[in-house]
Amino acid sequence: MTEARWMKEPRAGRRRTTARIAGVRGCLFPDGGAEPVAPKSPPPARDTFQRLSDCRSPAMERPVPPPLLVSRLLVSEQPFEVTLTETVLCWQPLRPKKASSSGTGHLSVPVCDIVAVCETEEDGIGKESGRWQKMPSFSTDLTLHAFTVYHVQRSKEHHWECNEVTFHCSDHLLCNQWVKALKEQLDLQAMRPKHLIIFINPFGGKRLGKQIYDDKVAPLFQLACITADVIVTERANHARDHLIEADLEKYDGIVSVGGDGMFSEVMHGLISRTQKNSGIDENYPTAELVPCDLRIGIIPAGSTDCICYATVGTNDPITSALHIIIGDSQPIDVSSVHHKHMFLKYSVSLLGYGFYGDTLIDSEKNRWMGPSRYNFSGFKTFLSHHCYEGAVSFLPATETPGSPRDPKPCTAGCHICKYSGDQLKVSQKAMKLKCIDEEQQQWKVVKGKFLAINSTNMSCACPKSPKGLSPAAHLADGTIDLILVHKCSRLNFLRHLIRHTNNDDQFDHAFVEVHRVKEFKFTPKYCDEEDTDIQDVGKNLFGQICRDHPSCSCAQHQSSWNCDGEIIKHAAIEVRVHCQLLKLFVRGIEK
Ligand SMILES: CCCCCCCCCCCCC/C=C/[C@@H](O)[C@H](CO)NC(=O)CCCCCCCCCCCCCCC
Ligand SMILES: Nc1ncnc2c1ncn2[C@@H]1O[C@H](COP(=O)(O)OP(=O)(O)OP(=O)(O)O)[C@@H](O)[C@H]1O
Ligand SMILES: [Ca+2]
Repeated sequence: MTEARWMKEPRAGRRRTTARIAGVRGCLFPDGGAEPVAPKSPPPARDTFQRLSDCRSPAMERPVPPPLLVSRLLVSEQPFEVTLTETVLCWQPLRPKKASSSGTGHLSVPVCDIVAVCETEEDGIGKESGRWQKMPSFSTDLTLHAFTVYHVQRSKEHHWECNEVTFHCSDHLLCNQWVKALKEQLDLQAMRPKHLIIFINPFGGKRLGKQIYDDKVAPLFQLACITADVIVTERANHARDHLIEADLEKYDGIVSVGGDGMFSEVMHGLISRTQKNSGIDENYPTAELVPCDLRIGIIPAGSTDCICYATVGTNDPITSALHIIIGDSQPIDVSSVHHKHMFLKYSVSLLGYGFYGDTLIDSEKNRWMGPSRYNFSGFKTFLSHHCYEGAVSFLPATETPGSPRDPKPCTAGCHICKYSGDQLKVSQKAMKLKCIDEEQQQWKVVKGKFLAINSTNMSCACPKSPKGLSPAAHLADGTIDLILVHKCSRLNFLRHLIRHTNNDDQFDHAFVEVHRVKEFKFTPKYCDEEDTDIQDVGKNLFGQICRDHPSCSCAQHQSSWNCDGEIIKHAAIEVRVHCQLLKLFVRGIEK
């Protein structure tokens, strides 16, 4: 028996999957009581590769675990049979013809996608503001009890939203039982962070970092009961310096609100701190670096946001906040950059000499222009058409499956990253036992005049280049893609650049070569007077260094390296990739 009741619509804000929610006396199974909740021991913490298989719809291949709780509750004015198992919450209409307005007969949310559960006290008048609506009820009791489940909802192109669905019943005990059971399941999600340290760069990108955090991220963290120590940076390297000294034991993760440069600061602080704690000397180029325990989350608020885009598939702050909340974890490779046995920087996305180095140098003079400084400087650099002579020596990644020309990109749960990452670690240990000569034989050298030398640890996808500089690069396979763009005409270089923005193969040009490598070195033909030993190396590589080479149209000056958006002063560098040194609160690009 249903009677008409009036109730206010919920406040606008987070999206409701089921817009209007009705109250109903809880009908319990099998005889009016809820199904028993069996006590469970917490599952061990699992990484992305294991967790992804748990997060799929229950209709997929995994066997359905036994229910923890089953009740008849009302959702969107319709009675549903609601079932909770260890892995999924689902609600099935008891009157299929009047199923949800979307026409879906069976709705479900994996437990790993649930953000929060809250008891929603609503009486006949309604606590929340909004317009009045007529609603039915099976009960004459004016006090209704409801609980709301907030969960991840996938929307367009890798975007995630936080949706909510409210379940009503008039039995307070039943409501409590559901809230308790759901919260117990959330507590078992061992990878979720509880306490974070958050750094906000107020000057990155369009200077919206603080606003983005306050308006979009903080309310979600609050909903998910995540507490945070928030530091709005006051100067460059504030975050890095803080991380090197601070007590990090109490945190479950670090969040960078800003762009690639801000992430780079946070990453440097964390990696250096980890090496310092382990007594590792970062200046030693072949040191086996110790992987970092804490995960880093990125809330994109920069100009390029390449690291976020290439690991999530979009640069949306809400999506990134949700990945942090549900505790995603994805390892990533990190390259270390040295100059003459002196540590310079780490890189996770692009190390670019020539075109991207010159663009960055020019763009730093125009920071006031915001993100459009890159287009302006990129255009100027394109017109200048400088090329640089030098030698690139590299160690090909022969043990790793996959090549930079693969048609398939790295995606969430990537098997190449999972397996080749493990194999690579083993083979790296074995390599150390081989004699140096044998190792030296594998090195290859390419000499020439280059418009750009790009080394990518990941695809480097970003809004300007949705597939990235190296579309098939892997996040965690322990390799880098080395892209050499030889001197060519402006028109050909433009053709190559345009291919960064569409689906055409940017490596399918005679003047472009690409290699998957583990290490590389660059020696410029012309170097600073102070780099006398580099000049010696140069003499070996190029013969007698000639400062007035008559046939060379290249200017005899150097470019700089663009290291994840930061400038490296030295041109002569040695780069080595460290497989899976860092972990991010992401899962890679979902298929
Ligand atoms: C005709 C259109 C060609 C468009 C080509 C677009 C290619 C864009 C590729 C972007 C790759 C970004 C890799 C990530 C680098 C980050 O670690 C770093 C820090 O955030 N960002 C940059 O260095 C920022 C680098 C931004 C570089 C922008 C370059 C824009 C070039 C414009 C050339 C126009 C020529 C037009 C001639 C008529
Ligand atoms: N309070 C601050 N004042 C000045 N500079 C800062 C401050 N906090 C951080 N920085 C520096 O600002 C630089 C750029 O920041 P960020 O990466 O956030 O923005 P962006 O350069 O616009 O974006 P992208 O790197 O994505 O292109 C970083 O190198 C960082 O070290
Ligand atoms: Ca890689």
